[in-house]
Amino acid sequence: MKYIVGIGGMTNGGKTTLTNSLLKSLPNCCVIHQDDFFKPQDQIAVGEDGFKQWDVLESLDMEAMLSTVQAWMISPRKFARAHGVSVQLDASDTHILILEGFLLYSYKPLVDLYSRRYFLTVPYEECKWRRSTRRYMVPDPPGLFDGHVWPMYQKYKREMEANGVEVVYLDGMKSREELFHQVLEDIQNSLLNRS
Ligand SMILES: Nc1ncnc2c1ncn2[C@@H]1O[C@H](COP(=O)(O)OP(=O)(O)O)[C@@H](O)[C@H]1O
Ligand SMILES: NC(=O)c1ccc[n+]([C@@H]2O[C@H](COP(=O)(O)O)[C@@H](O)[C@H]2O)c1
Ligand SMILES: [Mg+2]
Repeated sequence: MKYIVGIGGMTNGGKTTLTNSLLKSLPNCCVIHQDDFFKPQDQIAVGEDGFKQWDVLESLDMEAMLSTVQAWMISPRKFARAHGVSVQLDASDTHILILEGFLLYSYKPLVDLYSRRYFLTVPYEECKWRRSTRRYMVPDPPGLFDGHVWPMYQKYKREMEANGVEVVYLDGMKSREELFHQVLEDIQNSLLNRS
């Protein structure tokens, strides 16, 4: 069985932290990070607001991300070997792929491939504070959060909801441990229901 999990939601919601914990506990589990598909800086548009538009779908090479997902779908075993993931040779033959990123549910060709879509959120103040402590490859210029990051987050979330994309909302204010156990248990239950 092939099972694709989305760990999506807002920037600094805790997606990468949760994903890294899940990876260690789920068997035959590979990961694809959406952040690895940002286009080079010189291809990022500058908006009328003067900010580089990092937080729009066009800043990501989603075709390349989709191809990577398709490579896993064709042969999860080969994909796992190529990415240094040890494959257990048990009878269940379940293969799990985690997609992790801030715009997972806004790209049409991917949206129906998920078995389960999680969406992490924290309140605005917490998100802004966590973001101020982060150092990205390209540092945030002053005003980027309120001028670009937050409005784009709201826009894509509104569109996702208007399109009826079903997600499981997760409260990113819970502790790392609580979130990990909640999602691990939910994935395990969902896998049992399918087998
Ligand atoms: N459950 C949590 N509670 C408090 N802080 C968290 C939690 N999960 C992650 N963090 C912290 O928040 C920041 C963003 O986490 P990260 O996993 O990188 O988020 P994302 O990938 O969604 O941007 C990091 O400093 C991380 O240590
Ligand atoms: N990885 C990069 O090259 C890069 C560059 C500039 C901004 N970012 C930021 O990364 C964020 C997405 O990553 P997180 O969800 O982990 O915060 C976006 O909000 C974007 O503004 C990433
Ligand atoms: Mg991250």
